[in-house]
Amino acid sequence: MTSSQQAVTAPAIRLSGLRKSFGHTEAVAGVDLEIPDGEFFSMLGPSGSGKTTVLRLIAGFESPSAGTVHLGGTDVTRLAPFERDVTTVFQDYALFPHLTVRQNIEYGLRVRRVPRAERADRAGQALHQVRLDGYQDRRPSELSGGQRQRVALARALVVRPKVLLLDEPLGALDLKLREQMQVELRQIQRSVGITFVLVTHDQGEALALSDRIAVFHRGRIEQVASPAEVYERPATAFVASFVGTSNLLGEQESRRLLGVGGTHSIRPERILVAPAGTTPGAGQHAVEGTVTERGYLGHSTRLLVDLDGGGRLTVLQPQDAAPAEPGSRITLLWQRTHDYQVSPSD
Ligand SMILES: Nc1ncnc2c1ncn2[C@@H]1O[C@H](COP(=O)(O)OP(=O)(O)OP(=O)(O)O)[C@@H](O)[C@H]1O
Repeated sequence: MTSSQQAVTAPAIRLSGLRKSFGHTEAVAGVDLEIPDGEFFSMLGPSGSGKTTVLRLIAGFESPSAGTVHLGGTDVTRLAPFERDVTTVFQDYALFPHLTVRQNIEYGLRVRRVPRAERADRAGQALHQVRLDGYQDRRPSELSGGQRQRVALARALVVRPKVLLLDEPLGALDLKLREQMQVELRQIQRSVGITFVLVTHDQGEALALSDRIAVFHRGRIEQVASPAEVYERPATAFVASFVGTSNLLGEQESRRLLGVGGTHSIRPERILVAPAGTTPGAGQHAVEGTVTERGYLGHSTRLLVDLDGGGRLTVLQPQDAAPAEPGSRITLLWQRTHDYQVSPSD
């Protein structure tokens, strides 16, 4: 293959057999991953699962104990961060407090010795991309949290990297602003068209923003798939419980309730509540039980139901469903296609 063909067909990022140990801690325990050009990709997982370390390995802030990092088909494993065509946006923004917004944005271009006129031009464009026209002469202390985050984004975009790495970029923002910035982040990614890789421990954020998600657990990826697939078809018990809420049925419960072995996941909103003694329709499972708790969640009601013969299921009922009071006897029904077999996680 020629180098120009390679540039066309190679993924933006390819990680092969990637490992990283810090002393006795294996932070990254064998990661293989390909991220195509132009994708909004999220690395999701609990604290300590290794996602930040993978991001730092892509950026070049860490070097792997084993494995390789390819960017656009080129092996960059041994290259320094400034030799890689990526930029990183950190949670704490890392803006220079004594520089104006425009000087902050131009900083990366100055370092790269871009001429003054072009610098001004590109900084203006980047400000426009993040909807901060008119703010160029302010200092970071004169901006809100969301505006500072947008300056940090503009500063990263202005150098026109192939890949933008985002390390919990919205972590410092309150919930409302965070949701607003999620929408903006997605819009900015669409308009610039480059690959975004977002590290987050917030499953709602990963589901709402991403083309695809990698779910990390103990230094490994348990599943890489679209948000809908990760939610509807979790590959492992860990993914089922970390992304959204799930009822997990172990081997014995699966045998008793479903008549098959293995571990199964059922989403609480897939379970219907019917009067006690209801016979299941075609393709449905039915179990009898007693409501033990009922909690109002605004958009829905959560029921905890103790099953006859042992075990408990969580059910989410829409607000317009007939109320089921604690102590009442009910039948729970769900389509057989909605109990989904998952691999057990350690
Ligand atoms: N520089 C370091 N020195 C020693 N141990 C480290 C270092 N960086 C990370 N670790 C360890 O590696 C593991 C993975 O850390 P990492 O930061 O990648 O996880 P994470 O999923 O990003 O978590 P968080 O969301 O809390 O940042 C953790 O056990 C962490 O303590």
